[in-house]
Amino acid sequence: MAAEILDGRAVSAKILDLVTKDVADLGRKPVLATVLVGDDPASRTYVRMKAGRCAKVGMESRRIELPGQTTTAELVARIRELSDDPSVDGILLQHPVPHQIDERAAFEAIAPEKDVDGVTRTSFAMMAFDEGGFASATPGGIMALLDAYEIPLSGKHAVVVGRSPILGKPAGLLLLARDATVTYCHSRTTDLPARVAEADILVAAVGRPALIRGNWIKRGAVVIDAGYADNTGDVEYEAAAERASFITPVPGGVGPMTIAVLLAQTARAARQKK
Ligand SMILES: Nc1nc(=O)c2c([nH]1)NC[C@@H]1CN(c3ccc(C(=O)N[C@@H](CCC(=O)O)C(=O)O)cc3)C=[N+]21
Repeated sequence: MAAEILDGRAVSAKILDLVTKDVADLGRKPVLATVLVGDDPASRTYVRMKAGRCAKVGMESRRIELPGQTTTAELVARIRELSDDPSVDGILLQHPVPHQIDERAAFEAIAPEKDVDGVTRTSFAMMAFDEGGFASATPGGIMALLDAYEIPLSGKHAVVVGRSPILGKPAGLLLLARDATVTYCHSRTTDLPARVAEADILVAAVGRPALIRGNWIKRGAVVIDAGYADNTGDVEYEAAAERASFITPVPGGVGPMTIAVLLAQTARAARQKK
């Protein structure tokens, strides 16, 4: 039995077609400001990809690049300027930021109505209380991908490996909101293989290539791999695909969905501002 592929490239392309129409209807170009601190090559690549995808759907991206030695105060001030700038619709601060910066403080400088990447505590709380708001981009992309394949979630045991504030933790809450029974695993979890083996739906969100072995996966499970370290997933793909019913490839799975959600939410921010 080989798993069916959850094709994030195809699903994201459909979403971006709809976004392109939305943008055309709006009659002006939404503006997404991307903020990159330091010169990590992988982060630079992701920001460049996001900017490229903006152009494709008729949006403008404004790339702000700050030196690696930037202080929290300087970054917060720059993000506040963008929050106050009426020509900016959405703001993305690329994670991670250099260690001297208080990333949470920097995220909180994003005006909630421009938080199209869903990283502020306002967005988190709205998500947790089912009040709409902007989803954290990667968890939002995961849910959109599950829904595109009409994968049932209610009553299923979802196991989320990873508890970071913009990925694992919100992913679990979104699954909970859809009536999944959710288990979080993390660095202090004992017997990770046993927890993974209980998953009907597995979300891997750690950033450690091949941490999750294929033979841990329950037969018929749905495997969502949100790992992207070195462009490699957290799940040992080939072996997992032999047991899973559905699986996301890396690349071509969660990554493109993340960008699609970011741009869809930027279009929505622009529409709501009008
Ligand atoms: N504030 C913030 N929000 C983010 O959403 C965010 C972030 N920081 N920091 C970094 C991670 C990573 N991330 C990816 C997005 C797209 C791909 C993606 O599309 N990857 C392609 C392959 C990339 C390639 O071809 O080089 C794919 O999976 O098919 C990957 C990773 C967003 N992130």
